[in-house]
Amino acid sequence: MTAPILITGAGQRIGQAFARACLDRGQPIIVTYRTYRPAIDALQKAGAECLHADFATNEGIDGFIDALKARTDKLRAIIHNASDWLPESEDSDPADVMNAMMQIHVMTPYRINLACRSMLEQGDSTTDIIHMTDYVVEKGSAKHIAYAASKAALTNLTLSFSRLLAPKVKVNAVAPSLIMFNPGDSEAYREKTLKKSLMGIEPGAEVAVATLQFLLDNPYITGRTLPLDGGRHLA
Ligand SMILES: NC(=O)C1=CN([C@@H]2O[C@H](COP(=O)(O)OP(=O)(O)OC[C@H]3O[C@@H](n4cnc5c(N)ncnc54)[C@H](OP(=O)(O)O)[C@@H]3O)[C@@H](O)[C@H]2O)C=CC1
Ligand SMILES: Nc1nc2c(c(=O)[nH]1)N=C([C@H](O)[C@@H](O)CO)CN2
Repeated sequence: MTAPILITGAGQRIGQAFARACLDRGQPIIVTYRTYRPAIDALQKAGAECLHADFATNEGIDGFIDALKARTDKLRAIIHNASDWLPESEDSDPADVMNAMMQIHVMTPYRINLACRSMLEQGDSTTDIIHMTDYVVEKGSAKHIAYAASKAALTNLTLSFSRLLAPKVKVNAVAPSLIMFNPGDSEAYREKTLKKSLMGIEPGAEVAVATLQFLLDNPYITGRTLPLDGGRHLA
């Protein structure tokens, strides 16, 4: 029986797209969601194990870990996809923003990776951890300061866990820039954002799905961040 891949935050967008791609390939998955949507039922019907989890508190993380351990004792991979893209704003306390960003992008992967180490070390073949970071790690962000800092910390976790878990477990990151807009994004924002990369397109989740699968299939990449940014660094 193939060990499952754990995908966090698979209720929508990139996480959901990768979950569907795994199921289409016959790869067992366990997914987390925070907000119930009909898409969760659809994933369940297609064979996914769907676990509710809110990683905003350490109790929420640890409760999820207990629920995961009750379902499996081995994992093929962990995809840390769950994320909030919180900006700084007049009506939010910067401390709350920083704490929330560090909780979801750093504390959550940190605690889950340590708790699930033995699940990844079962069996004979190499396994994977993949962190979803962000292009802004390279450049910073004037409007998402805490978010960018937390993704930079997640990038460093990639290095440390790669050292800790090699050679049994490969640990890598994918650093996207624009992959898909959000429904509320204005035309002006969309136009401005598309101009920020050389490719000038909104590629859609499939490019992230292909990159994740590439890392899972490659036996020799670890401790690396794959940029997925349409040449934004040269625009
Ligand atoms: N989309 C893009 O263009 C880009 C994406 N990325 C990164 O790629 C990854 C996927 O992006 P995208 O699909 O847009 O992500 P989303 O913004 O759709 O977030 C993914 C999921 O994270 C879950 N989540 C957020 N906070 C929590 C929490 N406290 N506990 C549990 N789950 C939580 C949400 O769950 P729910 O909906 O169930 O509440 C959400 O569905 C993210 O890490 C993102 O930072 C980076 C650059 C660009
Ligand atoms: N959790 C999320 N992180 C990010 C998102 C998102 O929708 N959810 N979106 C972006 C933008 O697409 C940005 O890359 C381009 O403006 C960044 N992170």
